[in-house]
Amino acid sequence: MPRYLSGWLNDVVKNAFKRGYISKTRERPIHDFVQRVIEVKGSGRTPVIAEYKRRSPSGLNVEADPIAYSKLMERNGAAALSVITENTIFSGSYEYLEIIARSVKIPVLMKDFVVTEAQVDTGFNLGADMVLLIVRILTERELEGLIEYVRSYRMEPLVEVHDENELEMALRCGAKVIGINSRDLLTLKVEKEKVRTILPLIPSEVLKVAESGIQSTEEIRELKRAGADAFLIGTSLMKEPDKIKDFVNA
Ligand SMILES: O=P(O)(O)OC[C@@H](O)[C@@H](O)c1c[nH]c2ccccc12
Repeated sequence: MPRYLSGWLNDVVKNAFKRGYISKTRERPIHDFVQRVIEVKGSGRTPVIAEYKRRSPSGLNVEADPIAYSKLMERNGAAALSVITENTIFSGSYEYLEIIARSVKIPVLMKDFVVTEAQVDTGFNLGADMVLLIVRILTERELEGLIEYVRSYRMEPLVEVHDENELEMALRCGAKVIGINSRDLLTLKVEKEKVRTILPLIPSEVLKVAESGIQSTEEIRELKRAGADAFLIGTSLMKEPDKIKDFVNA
């Protein structure tokens, strides 16, 4: 059973346990995210993971065509796409993951509150190349097991942390791609300082993804200087998709 949770976090995790499993034959090859980041960096651009997110507990409420959004991001050099599949508070869906994965040839991250292997199976079947694993909602044994299970499909987990303790647990469990979420999932407060203090603690061989609250190229440049390799951006791109042109050249 995941760690003790409260409020909306507890609700979405309870819902995750009830999510049905979708058994379909995967239609696309695995796209390697780490390789893609190296490619994007090698071409002198900034690796941006553009997120398709329609609603969020922090107040986002945006309609956008998932295929048009994804193709615009890919066309303008996004390193990858992140698709929220949490279907209650975030109004995400597995259908979005399936149609977006079908529309692009860059890596796709399934962004959800993953607590069961059935969710990983579904992500693989629908075309995900990466699966988000949130340290905050998992015990160490669960995290270790899910990392191994995601890798058994040759997908790579993006292991998300918010503080030093969660970082230590992620490293003990062998995470190779770590997301630092500046937003505290319980309070929803964006604490940008957190990312800057945690980044230097992460070993150089781990790929570092700064997540949440990113709205400008200045912020991207600053996070780059602090050690971030890639940038996961949702709200500001959902509100102004054309910002991707600036962000990839930050
Ligand atoms: O919309 P923002 O502030 O750019 O944040 C994007 C992404 O980091 C955020 O949606 C997120 C980070 N970790 C999550 C876990 C579950 C759901 C959503 C998230």
